[in-house]
Amino acid sequence: MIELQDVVVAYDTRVILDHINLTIPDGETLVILGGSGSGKSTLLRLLIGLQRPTSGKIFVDGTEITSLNEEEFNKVRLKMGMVFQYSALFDSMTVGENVAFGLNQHSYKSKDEIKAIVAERLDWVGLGGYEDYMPSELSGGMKKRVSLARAIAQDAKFILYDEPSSGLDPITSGTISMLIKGMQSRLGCTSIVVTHDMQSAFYVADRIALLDKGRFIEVSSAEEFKHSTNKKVQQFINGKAEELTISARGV
Ligand SMILES: Nc1ncnc2c1ncn2[C@@H]1O[C@H](COP(=O)(O)OP(=O)(O)OP(=O)(O)O)[C@@H](O)[C@H]1O
Repeated sequence: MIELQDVVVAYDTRVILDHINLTIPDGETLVILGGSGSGKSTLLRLLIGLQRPTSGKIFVDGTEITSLNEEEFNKVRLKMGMVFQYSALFDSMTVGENVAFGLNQHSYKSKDEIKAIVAERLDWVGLGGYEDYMPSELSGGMKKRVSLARAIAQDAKFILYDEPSSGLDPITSGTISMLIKGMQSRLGCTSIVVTHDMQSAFYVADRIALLDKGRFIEVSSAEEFKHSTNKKVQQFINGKAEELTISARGV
């Protein structure tokens, strides 16, 4: 379970996340929506420890992570896989080396075991046999799939996706959405998906949360979200997100 308690992120007087409270139960796929600059990526960065909140607490599996040192946090990070917006593959490494990266760094598995895991994970994302390709030889959608294979290489319990369908055509986006859903049922993991893609959001989400002015103005099941009477939710669904202000107080 992930729990955010009264989390604030502020840059000087500019408040990006304004006393956020949220509980994400195990096994849930939560989609986070919000206008550009509303703090979605900031939220993901908090969860993987790339940033600390100005105040508030964050619990991952019962461990309060904001006060951990780097070494302690690395243990928590092993439970997390992140699929970055631009895939963030190492261009000088093969696909196989990219997927194996975390395993080589943090596990005590033999070379043969790692090779078998890499082959299996690539197979799961439909890229079986691509170990020796270089990232430059892959399409954007394939890179995203390699990034997903890397995120799940260590049996992550929590998978965080930062705009997994950005820059992809609708069909490839659909494939990525299917993979997100597939990983959830295969691994029973908890997924947090930041996206602007409403079709994908409704397809993958158990719950959807909408960030506006530094707060969640709606957190509800995908079905309830679709039929919400909140004007801003409907504006967002219908592509009129411009009325959602970019950030919170102090701007
Ligand atoms: N180091 C920083 N210093 C000052 N402001 C920052 C810093 N990092 C982020 N911000 C501000 O925080 C706000 C939230 O940024 P964030 O990247 O989380 O937004 P986002 O919702 O993911 O946006 P997008 O959908 O465009 O990716 C933005 O207004 C950004 O300018």
